[in-house]
This record gives sequence, C-alpha cells and structure tokens, in this order.
Amino acid sequence: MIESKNPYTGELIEKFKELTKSEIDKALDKASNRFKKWRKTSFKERAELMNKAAQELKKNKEEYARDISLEMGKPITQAIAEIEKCAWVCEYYAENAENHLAPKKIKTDASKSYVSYEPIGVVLAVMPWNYPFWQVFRFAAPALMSGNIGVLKHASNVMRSANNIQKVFERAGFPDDCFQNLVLGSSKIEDIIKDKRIKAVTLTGSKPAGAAVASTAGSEIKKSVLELGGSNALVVFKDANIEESIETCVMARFQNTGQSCIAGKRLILHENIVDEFVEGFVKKVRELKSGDPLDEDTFIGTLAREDLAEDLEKQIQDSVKAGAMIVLGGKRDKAYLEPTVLTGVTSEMSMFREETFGPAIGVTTFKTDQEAIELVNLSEFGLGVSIFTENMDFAEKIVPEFEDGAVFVNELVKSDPRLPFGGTKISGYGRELSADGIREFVNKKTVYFK
Ligand SMILES: O=CCCCC(=O)O
Repeated sequence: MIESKNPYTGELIEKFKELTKSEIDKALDKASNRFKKWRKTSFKERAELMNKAAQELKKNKEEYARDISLEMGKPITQAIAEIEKCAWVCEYYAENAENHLAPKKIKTDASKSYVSYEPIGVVLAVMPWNYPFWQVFRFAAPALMSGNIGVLKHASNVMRSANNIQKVFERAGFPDDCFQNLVLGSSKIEDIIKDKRIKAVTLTGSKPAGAAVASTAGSEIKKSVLELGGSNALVVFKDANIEESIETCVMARFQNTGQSCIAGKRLILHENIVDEFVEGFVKKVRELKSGDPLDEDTFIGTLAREDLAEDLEKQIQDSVKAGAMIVLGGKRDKAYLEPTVLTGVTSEMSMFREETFGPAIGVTTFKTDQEAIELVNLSEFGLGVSIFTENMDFAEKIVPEFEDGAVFVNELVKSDPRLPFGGTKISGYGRELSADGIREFVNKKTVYFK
C-alpha cells in the first residue's frame, strides 16, 4: 500500500493500493490505443478540452489546494496559487500549441521542404511532491496538446493529488485514458520505461532518480528530459537596491518553505553591503509566519516529511562545525524547521556545496565581480542565478559568464509558460514550457519533395 501522511499532524490521510502487473499492462494498453485516435484530433478539439481543464482547475482550486496542503504541508494560499498557475499553463498551450508546432518551411533545392512536428505516443512522467500539481501540468498540458498521451508515476506521498490530476482531465471531458495516474512505487518504473508502449520519459526530481531513469531510457534508445535539483545563487552587487533585493531574496528562498529546485539557495553578497543586507534580510525572515498549512496567514509550513527536515538540519550543523554562524533559527521540531540564516559560509561547506531543500540559507561574501561569477559557477548544479544590480549594461555584460540555464536580473528565478525552463550540468537537460518544451516529445520530421 502507498500511504499519504499529513506532515503537520503526522496523521494518515489515505492508503492507496498499488496497481498489479496486469493492471499496469491494461493501463498501458489503454494509453497506447488512445494514442491512435488522439493523434488524429485537431488542435481546436484539444484546445477546447484544455481550456475546460483550466476552468475546472479555477472552479475547484480550493478543493485541490487543500489536498496539496494536507499531503505535503504547503501553506494553503501558496497551494491555491499553484492551482491557478496550472490553469495558466493549460490556457497558454491551448492558445499556442498549434503555432508552436506549425510546419516550418525551409528553402532548399527541393520543390518543397519543411519540418513537421508530430506526436510520438505515450510519454511517462515521473514527478516529485514539491509542486504536486504544477510539475505535472507543466508536462501534461504540452504533451496532450501535441497529440501525445500521458501516464504519471507520481511521488508516493502525494498520491491523492495525483488522482486529483487525473480527475481534472476527466472532469474537463478528455477522452478516457488520455492521462492516467499509475498508483505505483518507484520499483516498477524501470519495467515501465522498458515497455514498448512507452515512447519517452520526463523526470523532475533528484540526480540519482534522474540518472536511473535516463540510463534505463538510454538503454532502450528512448528520449528523456530531466529537470533535476538546483543550488541557485542570489548575487547582490554593491550598487543594488538593497531594500528591493532583500524582498526578492526572501521570497526566492522561503516560498514553498524552501522546497523548490529553483529556490535561491546561496546568498552571495558584496562585502561592502553585507552588514546592511543581512540585518534587513534577517528582519524580514523573522516576520514570516510559521504555522498550520491550512491557515491562510501561514507562510512557512512544515517540510513534506520529517526525514527531509533532518537532512537539512544536518547540513546546517555540518556547516556550523566548519565555522558558519547561525544568525536566525536553526531548530527543528519533527518536520518543521525554523527559517534559518547562516553567515560566514564558504564554498567548502555543505550549505554552499550541496542542494539545500528547505527554509535555510547561507551567506557568502565576495570582493570582486570576477569572484562573484566564480562562486556562482563553482556549483555542480546549473539551474539558474539571480543577480541584483542597478547597472543594466553591467548585467548584460556578465550574463554570458554564467553557466546556468537561466539568469534573472533583479528578480527571483521563476517558471513562466512563455519561457523555456531547464538546467545545465547536474541540473539536467532538455527544456520544459514555451515552444522549446512542446517540441521535446515530438518527431521533428523532415519532409522533402523533389
Ligand atoms: O522543483 C522545482 C520547482 C519548480 C517551481 C516552478 O516551476 O515555479
């Protein structure tokens, strides 16, 4: 049985029976049969249904958000915002998929030559618990709009949300089996990827999970897209607007109780502004209200599981042993960890080197612009970086110096359906969202007429 437990109360929410081998077989059969019909539907038909999915999300956002909060401790207002963002991505692809996948004419010596973008079949999505709806919709909206079929293996601790996602598509009127949640533990993933009915796989999650999925997919010559962890830097140069950058950096680190791949995890400050910045930053973090995820004024919930809070506590303690100082927080109570700020963090410490998945941040200082760039690029992750400066010419000049998949100037790194999203280095490969995202799982067919 797969269990969903409330990390705030410790209570069991629901138990789910894992699919048997023959039930999985039936689900994959249904998915691949559905593909034969779904690929022939028009963009208009798909868009109508996708817009209905958006309406369903908006209409019942409180219902879906409540289950997210119960299952993984996300504060309810942030869970509602997550559902609204899912509606946005559905509307975005309903409106833009046809254009993104329109055949592209290319002038050659042929009488006519072009690239057509065609669906490939059933795509498996292996998804994490931190944004239980958003991570899935980010995949599902473009997948279904391109004519593909989706099957989901969600994280075990958010199985009710996983079932709810299937319900959204059913309530919107999508044909049966266009999108199915497979109630499964991780041990079954390998066989499913190898199954002939699965044509490709996308994973959002950790490096070990990504490596396992990608190597299985690779061994079967199936495409994969990986969106893995991050250790985004927040770099504040000495000419930055301090007040505004503090606001943004607090949100970058502490929203979703810090459990985001794109959260700002390393605060890298110019030595001239460090005292003023840290004082203002700590003051703002102290004001963040911790509490019951279902209370509307809660901003910091619990972590999704107690072991995750333990892991983060250990990273903090290891860094303290290595010479860092806790200037705020640091204490843990079961799955709750106080919002924590450490200073004196150096590039050898866990708080800098490793991904930290929760409400804690370390401050590192720099003297020169070159040193700041080097500190950012020292990370083996490469999802994104935020830089804070009032000098836009300088910002433009240093953008190419960063190795990450995204550079945001005076803004936190965030996903937007209109912009590609993805990383470099051990943060993964491939892109989600935008035209790039919908073109990941299509056959880019070259057509040539002599
Ligand atoms: O762990 C990744 C979270 C991504 C959140 C987003 O897309 O905004």
